[in-house]
Amino acid sequence: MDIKSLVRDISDFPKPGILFRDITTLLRDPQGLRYVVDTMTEKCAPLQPDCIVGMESRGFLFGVPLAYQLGIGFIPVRKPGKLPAPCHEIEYELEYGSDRLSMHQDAIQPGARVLIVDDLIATGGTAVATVQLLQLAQAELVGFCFLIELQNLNGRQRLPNLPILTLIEY
Ligand SMILES: Nc1ncnc2c1ncn2[C@@H]1O[C@H](COP(=O)(O)O)[C@@H](O)[C@H]1O
Ligand SMILES: O=P(O)(O)OP(=O)(O)O
Repeated sequence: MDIKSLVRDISDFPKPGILFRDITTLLRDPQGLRYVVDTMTEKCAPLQPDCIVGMESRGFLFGVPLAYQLGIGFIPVRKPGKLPAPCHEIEYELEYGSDRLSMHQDAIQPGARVLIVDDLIATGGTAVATVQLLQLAQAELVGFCFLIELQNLNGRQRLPNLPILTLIEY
């Protein structure tokens, strides 16, 4: 299935010079959505994660259905001030700015096998910050799954030497 054609390109959003890859057009397509979740499930199942960690907010859109399909739990990584219990927190950089990410300190059992899921990897800053959160939680990272990879930004080179599963590349 040509899922790339379901992603809409928006120039100069959210800042001049950024080509935004809009996944809302894929999410609203029933066949496209099913294909993406089923393909992620097939690709990720062999990694045998105990849980999925997804980043706010578009990481939730794929992380939760993938966790459901795999029969495992989902843990949200959120922007600061959103999670109610004590959190680990890490500063990170985006393709278009910087921010902080947080995760509940008690969300993951030490040694749990964790798969990181997000909609897109650009510079890799968000994923690197999430890796650092998982290190604070003493989790065992088993790999990454991104719907989209922006290859020219070399984000994967900043990640640890683990499986990096992607469905669409630009
Ligand atoms: N060009 C982009 N289109 C849509 N979303 C993007 C884009 N660049 C970054 N994002 C969002 O930011 C993070 C990944 O950025 P990193 O630079 O890899 O930290 C991801 O959650 C995207 O939703
Ligand atoms: O749009 P979101 O919430 O996925 O955030 P970001 O652009 O920081 O990935």
